[in-house]
Amino acid sequence: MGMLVEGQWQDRWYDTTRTGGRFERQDSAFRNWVTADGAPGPTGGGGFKVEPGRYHLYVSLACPWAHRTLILRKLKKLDGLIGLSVVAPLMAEHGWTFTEGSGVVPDTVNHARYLYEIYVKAKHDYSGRVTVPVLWDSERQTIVSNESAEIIRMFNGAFAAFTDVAYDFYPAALREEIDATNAFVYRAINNGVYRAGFATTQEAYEEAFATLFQALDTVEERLSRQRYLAGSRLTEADWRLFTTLVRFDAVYVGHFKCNLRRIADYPNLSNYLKELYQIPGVAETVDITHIKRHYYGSHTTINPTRIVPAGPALDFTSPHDRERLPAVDSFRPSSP
Ligand SMILES: N[C@@H](CCC(=O)N[C@@H](CS)C(=O)NCC(=O)O)C(=O)O
Repeated sequence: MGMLVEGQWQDRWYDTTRTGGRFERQDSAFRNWVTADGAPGPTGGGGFKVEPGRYHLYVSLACPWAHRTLILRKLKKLDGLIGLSVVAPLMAEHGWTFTEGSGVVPDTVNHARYLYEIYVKAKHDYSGRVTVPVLWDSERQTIVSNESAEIIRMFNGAFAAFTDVAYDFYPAALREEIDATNAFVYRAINNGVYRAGFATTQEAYEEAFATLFQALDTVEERLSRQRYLAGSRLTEADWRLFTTLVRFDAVYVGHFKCNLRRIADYPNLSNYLKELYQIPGVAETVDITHIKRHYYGSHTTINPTRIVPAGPALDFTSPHDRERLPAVDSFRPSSP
């Protein structure tokens, strides 16, 4: 675990001394957008036009933020247009690596051993954390974006000319609702589990813990009345919640001490999780082995023995009861 300081790799853990034991996530540094015509997106510079084979995605199967991008790439059928590399689950003294192992897909574009080499290639004096996901532009030899929330929007919208999946996960009519939901889910749940797990004071942990379970209770109640987070239509807000839910009972309950309740104890959340998991293409983006090995093996300040728990038994494939709630514009993956 470490970071780059003016292009040099340094092995160090998150510093929470200046924030009263609170974990604060750093803002992403590369914020450009791939667009249909290469015009600039909402942030960053232009010149990143959609072209098949031009862009490459670096992910960790363990990481919930990277997982969003993997799901959108899969559901929008962009696999053939955007290449993929998968880092090894363990994030240790060199950060993310491409060390061979089951599920690892080597870097065939930059031939890197360590993910930080890609950041240095994009910006020789880069300072900051080296995170996944990364969207790489092979033509300009730089990072387009390392912000998952924006990469999923690009995957949803910019590649329309090259995919037959027209389904819109960010429809104009629901944007306000989706944005509000995302903001709430991000703070209290997606990042909330990290704020609980990486807290270094009792107070910071308890604060994150209380916010997290209050939010899960709120979402549980919402999902008792409606099929999806933004109403009766599946949207990006659901995928953003999904990647935290699918990791919750396997790692956040134990490793991050988010143990008031498991997702399995919430009838609506657990059935909703199963529905999303069972959408064709999704299960193949979920790798519980990478997930468990990454968290329990990489955060040695939390788990010094690096022992990965053998349980719990998880079953996301059993029948769910979500069909009792109405759905509109159901997402159906088109034939391959
Ligand atoms: N804002 C980023 C956050 C990504 C992120 O924090 N990824 C984690 C893995 S789950 C990471 O790579 N951390 C490495 C580090 O902090 O050094 C996004 O959503 O894309």
